[in-house]
Amino acid sequence: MNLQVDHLHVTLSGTQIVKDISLHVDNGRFVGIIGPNGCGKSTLLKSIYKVIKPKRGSIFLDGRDVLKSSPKSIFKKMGVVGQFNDMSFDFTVHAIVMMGRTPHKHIMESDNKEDYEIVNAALKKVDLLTYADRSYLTLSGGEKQRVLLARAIAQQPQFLILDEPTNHLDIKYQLQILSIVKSLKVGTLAALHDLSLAATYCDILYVVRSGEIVASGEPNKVLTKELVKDVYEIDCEMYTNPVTGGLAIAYMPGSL
Ligand SMILES: Nc1ncnc2c1ncn2[C@@H]1O[C@H](COP(=O)(O)OP(=O)(O)OP(=O)(O)O)[C@@H](O)[C@H]1O
Repeated sequence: MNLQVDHLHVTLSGTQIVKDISLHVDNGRFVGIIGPNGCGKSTLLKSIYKVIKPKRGSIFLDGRDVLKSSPKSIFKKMGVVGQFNDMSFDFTVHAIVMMGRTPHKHIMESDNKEDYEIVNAALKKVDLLTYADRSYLTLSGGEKQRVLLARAIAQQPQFLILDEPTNHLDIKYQLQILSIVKSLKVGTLAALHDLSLAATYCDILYVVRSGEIVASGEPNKVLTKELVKDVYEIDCEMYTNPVTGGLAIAYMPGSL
């Protein structure tokens, strides 16, 4: 599935947060949104997954008008892992992942054998099968994050939105989560903070500053030391990692 966002404007409490953003995600591509704290990444993603109503603009998922479609019809196709996932009520890990099946079911339809198999496969994928009966609220931040990815996987989405999916995760699980997402081979739009991970995993990057896109394209073309200085106000050097052959970044904290 592809996503097309055109001329999106979002205003919150009288302040324009997202300013005329247009972007595109092709089917099967992993597209990253990077930019400093408070630049509007989450607000942009929340408008795409229908939590915030944009003031102007359009959002189409495979030709379907997201703004005019019911949440259920969109969430049959779109999985979301949001940034803040605290819950007031406690559920087991299994019950939370089972919630991923909801958009595919009728009201009052009970969970069937296939749902159980899908949920178990999703838990296995994120290494949490043995956590099925644990209470969600007792999990660590990283474990919660992996449960929520499992819920999105159980949804069997054809498009994924991730808001800082590697938050709370140690390096093993940062790499694991991004590799799992990549292996799903569905269109993905993800806000990311770690520029090296973004360079490694993303096919295309959009760079946001103060609610506007200031650069976009393949990571090795977009991520330059001039851009990092301009957007993040820090000096760095870009080089080719001699082990992986990928783009690597050395930050110069002395420049602050
Ligand atoms: N309901 C609101 N009313 C007013 N301003 C808001 C509201 N929600 C968010 N903002 C502001 O909008 C701006 C963008 O916030 P957003 O969470 O989209 O940024 P972000 O790029 O995701 O940041 P971070 O990297 O820190 O998660 C921030 O300055 C934030 O304070």
